Amino acid sequence: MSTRTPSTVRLLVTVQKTGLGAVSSHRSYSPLPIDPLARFRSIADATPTKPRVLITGSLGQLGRGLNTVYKYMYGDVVTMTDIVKVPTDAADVSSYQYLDVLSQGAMEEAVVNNRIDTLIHFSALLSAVGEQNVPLAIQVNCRGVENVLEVAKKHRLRVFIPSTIGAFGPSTPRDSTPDCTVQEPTTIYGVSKIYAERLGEYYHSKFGVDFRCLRFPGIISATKPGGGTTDYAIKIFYDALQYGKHVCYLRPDTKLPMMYDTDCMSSVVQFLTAPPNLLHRRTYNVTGFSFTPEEIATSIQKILPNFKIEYNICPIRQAIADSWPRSLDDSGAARDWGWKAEYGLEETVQVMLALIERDMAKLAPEEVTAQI
Ligand SMILES: NC(=O)c1ccc[n+]([C@@H]2O[C@H](COP(=O)([O-])OP(=O)(O)OC[C@H]3O[C@@H](n4cnc5c(N)ncnc54)[C@H](O)[C@@H]3O)[C@@H](O)[C@H]2O)c1
Ligand SMILES: C[C@@H](O)[C@H](N)C(=O)O
Repeated sequence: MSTRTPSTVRLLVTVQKTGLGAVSSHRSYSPLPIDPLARFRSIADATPTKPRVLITGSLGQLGRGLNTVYKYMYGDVVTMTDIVKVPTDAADVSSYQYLDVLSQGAMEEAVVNNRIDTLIHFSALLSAVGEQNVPLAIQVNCRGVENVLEVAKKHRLRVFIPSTIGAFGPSTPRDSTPDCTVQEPTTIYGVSKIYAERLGEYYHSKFGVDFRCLRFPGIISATKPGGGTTDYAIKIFYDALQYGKHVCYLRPDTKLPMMYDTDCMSSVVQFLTAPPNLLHRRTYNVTGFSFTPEEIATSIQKILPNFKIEYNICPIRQAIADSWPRSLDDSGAARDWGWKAEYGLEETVQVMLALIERDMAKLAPEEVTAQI
């Protein structure tokens, strides 16, 4: 089993075949009142013209899930790219090629050869790893975006570049942070993401590039996270099932906005198919729900009553989290193109535990540890 098997895919397949109540052989989970495929089906039905999509950084936390969503919606329309080898057992990766986003020429070649019309740019260094290697974060996060926008301009591409709650800072209003507000981030990740937001908006107004950007909160999926500040909200599930205990690097009262994987994927495909005349801006907030480590631990304890959480604060990640919004206002996305998250905390906890428990049953203990 791969370390990056996309949870969206597994959930889609699992629910399709069995219903969530039957996912685990060990525990019974109540069926969720959500059809995870419905939104993808209706978007595909409403937009029958198949896009031709290239995803950079597609072997990271978010890329493979999005590839599988596109495959479900339209068949093989995605060219997946990254700079790392595809895991040997990654059956979902059907069309893959090496692409370093620092090479504009190679990016252009991939776009031309694959007749791409939509470029989804996922390559990045996230908040915690970015602080450990600032020059590389500037290279990948800034030069990469410049190359993406130049190629998009030249070949008239629709381009999606995600931003993040990390694009806000301590001077931003921290509750219900709106789309348009003070942005003075204190990480290189945040600084580079503002650069991406502003450069994208500039290429849109100056050159007519169809630039689209969503500010994501922390994304929760049963896949390996890439080195961010919100990663604990994934590891906690693996630890809960494997050890019955999680040692959290954030304080118990650190509230951050988050979103479940399937909602994240849905926000991307829905936003990318929204008619341009509906968009009143090019960069929108989207979010799911907010919680603290203490609150997610309580939700996990409803299913695993013996689960315990302890704290060993990492000053660097705590400082980053303390500079970010506690909740996001995504009413602009709701109003303009109909965005709505479906998963709350309780649904997310249920799905994550069910998926990970099912996978763990198939794994040797050392493989479980290697997943996180
Ligand atoms: N995961 C989240 O919680 C989250 C939240 C907000 C925003 N985002 C944004 O979504 C995007 C995807 O995030 P993710 O979690 O999948 O990140 P990730 O760290 O898991 O994956 C990033 C990928 O980029 C690749 N990469 C690094 N350098 C590269 C280069 N020079 N050329 C090509 N590829 C390169 C890596 O190999 C990796 O597979 C990022 O832009 C990130 O900022 C993610
Ligand atoms: C929030 C998001 O950008 C990422 N998960 C990080 O923590 O860096």
